[in-house]
Amino acid sequence: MIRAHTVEQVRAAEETLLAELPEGALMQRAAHGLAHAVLDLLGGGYGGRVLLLVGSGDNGGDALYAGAVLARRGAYVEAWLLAEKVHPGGADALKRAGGTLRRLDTPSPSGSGYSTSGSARWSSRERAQRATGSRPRSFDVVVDGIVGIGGRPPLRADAAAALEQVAGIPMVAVDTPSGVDVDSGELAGPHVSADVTVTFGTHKVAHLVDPAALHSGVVHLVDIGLDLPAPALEALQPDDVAALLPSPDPHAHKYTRGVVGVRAGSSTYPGAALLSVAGADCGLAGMVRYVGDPAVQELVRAAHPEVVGDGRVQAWVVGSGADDGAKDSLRTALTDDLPLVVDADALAFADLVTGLPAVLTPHAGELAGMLGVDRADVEARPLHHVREAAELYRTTVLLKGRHSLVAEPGRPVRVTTTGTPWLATAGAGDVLGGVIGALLATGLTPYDAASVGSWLHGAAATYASQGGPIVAGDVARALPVVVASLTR
Ligand SMILES: NC(=O)C1=CN([C@@H]2O[C@H](COP(=O)(O)OP(=O)(O)OC[C@H]3O[C@@H](n4cnc5c(N)ncnc54)[C@H](O)[C@@H]3O)[C@@H](O)[C@H]2O)[C@@H](O)CC1
Ligand SMILES: [K+]
Repeated sequence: MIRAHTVEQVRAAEETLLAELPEGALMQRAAHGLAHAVLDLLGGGYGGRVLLLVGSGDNGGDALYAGAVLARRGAYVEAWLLAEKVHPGGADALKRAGGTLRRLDTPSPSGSGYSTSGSARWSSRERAQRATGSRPRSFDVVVDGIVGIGGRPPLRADAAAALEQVAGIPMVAVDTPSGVDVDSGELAGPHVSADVTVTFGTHKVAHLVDPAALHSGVVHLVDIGLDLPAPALEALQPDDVAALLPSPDPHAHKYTRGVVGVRAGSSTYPGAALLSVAGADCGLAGMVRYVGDPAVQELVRAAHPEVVGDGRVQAWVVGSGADDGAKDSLRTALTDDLPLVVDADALAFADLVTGLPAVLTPHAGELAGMLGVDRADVEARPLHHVREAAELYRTTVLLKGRHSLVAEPGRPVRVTTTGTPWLATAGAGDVLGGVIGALLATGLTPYDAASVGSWLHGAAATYASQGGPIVAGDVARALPVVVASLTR
């Protein structure tokens, strides 16, 4: 499991550890982890050219100490100091190791060298340009030590101007990409877009939640020995999914394995029925029932001969392509008093499932409609909105997106990190609803069914895609292969 904690949780854990360790030990752990990640990227230190962007806090301290390690390994290391005061121990260490320090908050007469005097009279951009005695493009990697968990967006003008100077050079962020909101994953103005983020102790929310996650690159976690409480966020890994997946016991029969019922599609949208059933019929449940328009039922039977009609089920999937029939389908399904997936057209009636065991599966536009906000606002603040919806409906909400989020009151939000952009294809959501329904029928809780289903759906898309285009049916067909890869 990947876990992410809030800044407050990290600060509390660090405080405990700091009291136990010799002064500076924690920062040394962080800096060595950072330096080794940069060395990996460079393929060794000798001959490498490294630029450090250094802010006023301990994030800058990490960068400076790591820079000292890199300089001792033979790299040319230059630090642009973005504040009048930077971590003194780190600055001394870099100087002693032969690094070059340039101050960006005050102009130096020569425009190069480490200046300690002068007044800031130039624009941020002029200062950044003037300080670049070495041409920024000649660096192999930039280390972003501007701000970490102590930063509050938006970035200050000097930092933003320095970032403009180094655009296009591979970027390693220290702890978090500077300029993102660490606890919400939201953006506010200029920010670092990292290729790699080296973080310490635990993941932070911004590494997993979009839009900030998109700018974190590959996240490398350095263990610094923090003892942490329950996380704010978690992301299932293959082992976690394998442990949660149902597997048939030796005496299983189709009813004991779980029966999932699908009430989806309509004469206007028969495809939604076929794809919801395709997801439900991935083999995880013992049997699939389809209930709907007779003509659509025929199509379903032709495509999936093993699917049967109405009868007892353990979970329902309702809403996709249901058109005008969504409300009736939902009401009828609710009379069975069973867990259910509420998708697409049925989401307009989500208040009917308030406080019941259900999985609501909106995309950003649908969630915006449910909460009475703009779609753009949901996309800019997905974590905030999915949590709000979970509280409002007192049930499980899966907000679909690049990194889908599963929220339930009182539980860590689960983030799905599997998937491929090729999954943004018509009908993919119908397949997802079906898989989650199948998992509910096998007895998983709505929270586990939603997060495991979302993980499998993303993994199946990646497997089917192999880097190329796919359609929703491909995802459904790949599901058994992905399940097999986890269970054998
Ligand atoms: N506390 C610890 O024990 C450890 C901390 N570590 C590092 O320390 C970092 C936290 O250090 P700090 O608490 O000093 O905080 P940061 O270094 O993250 O940032 C605080 C500083 O940034 C400035 N700042 C805030 N918002 C800004 C903005 N929008 N634009 C430009 N500057 C801004 C503030 O004036 C302040 O001086 C972590 O992210 C991590 O990198 C690591 O060394 C591991 C151990
Ligand atoms: K940073």
